Amino acid sequence: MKIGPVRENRPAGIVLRDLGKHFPGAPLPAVAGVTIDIREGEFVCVVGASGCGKSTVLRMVAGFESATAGDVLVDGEPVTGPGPDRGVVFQDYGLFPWLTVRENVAYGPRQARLPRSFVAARTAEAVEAVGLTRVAGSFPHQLSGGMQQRVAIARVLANKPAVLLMDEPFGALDALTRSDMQHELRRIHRDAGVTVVFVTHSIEEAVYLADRVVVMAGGSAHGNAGHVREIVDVDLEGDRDPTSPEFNAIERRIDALVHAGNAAVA
Ligand SMILES: Nc1ncnc2c1ncn2[C@@H]1O[C@H](COP(=O)(O)OP(=O)(O)OP(=O)(O)O)[C@@H](O)[C@H]1O
Repeated sequence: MKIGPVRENRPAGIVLRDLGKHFPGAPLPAVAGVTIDIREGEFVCVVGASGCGKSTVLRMVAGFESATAGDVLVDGEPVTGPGPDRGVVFQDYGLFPWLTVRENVAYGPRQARLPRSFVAARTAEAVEAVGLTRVAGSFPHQLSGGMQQRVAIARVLANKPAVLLMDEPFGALDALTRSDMQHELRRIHRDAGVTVVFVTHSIEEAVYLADRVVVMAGGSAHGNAGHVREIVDVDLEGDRDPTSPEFNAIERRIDALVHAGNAAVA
């Protein structure tokens, strides 16, 4: 189902320019000097050891944290707070337990005071996009973890975001469900016309999903601010096979970058 007049979303570019965050009272900035230019419609994963500032960067793009240095621009506009152009999905699904799947997904469009017929159409489209039409009348507790995470994604898609920000969204899922969700997310990214920034601890997940992988390093455990160590292009054609030598070569390269320098502080 396509919705003519209200289908206004298009993917946005994201510019991080010398971005930094120094939490009050902390001896060091959590992150510093983060410069990344993300293209419209690109899928970028962010990896790195615990504490290097991945979530902090994502939260600054979401507008949940303000930057203490540098800028975040989304579609050329400085981010000054959260907004409906940026949908955020966390590991915990954050669904309203007293609402059905359909009502959870309709929540955003209703808040935006769209006409009823648009709310219904957007909701149906988003529910269909994540393959939950059959269970649209169910409540979250009646669904598996993977299905609940689909609802969380549909809820964000119903707002027609230009950017999808995901922080370890599949971290709590079992391995099989996780790989199903990765596959689905690649399809959703292709179909929905969004730019995706996805934080993960799994290098395999990053190589499976991303056009580029941002490798972060540092953090207070290392006596410095979290920063970008390198940005790696994932130049794999077509369907990605995690068992292929090309896939493994990129995985090994990123793994080496993630772990480089850590031995010195162990
Ligand atoms: N609200 C906050 N107040 C103070 N310090 C914070 C706050 N949020 C994060 N930090 C600190 O900032 C640093 C980076 O944290 P962040 O959660 O961004 O790292 P991360 O790479 O996402 O870690 P993980 O992989 O463990 O989730 C850490 O030292 C953390 O303690």
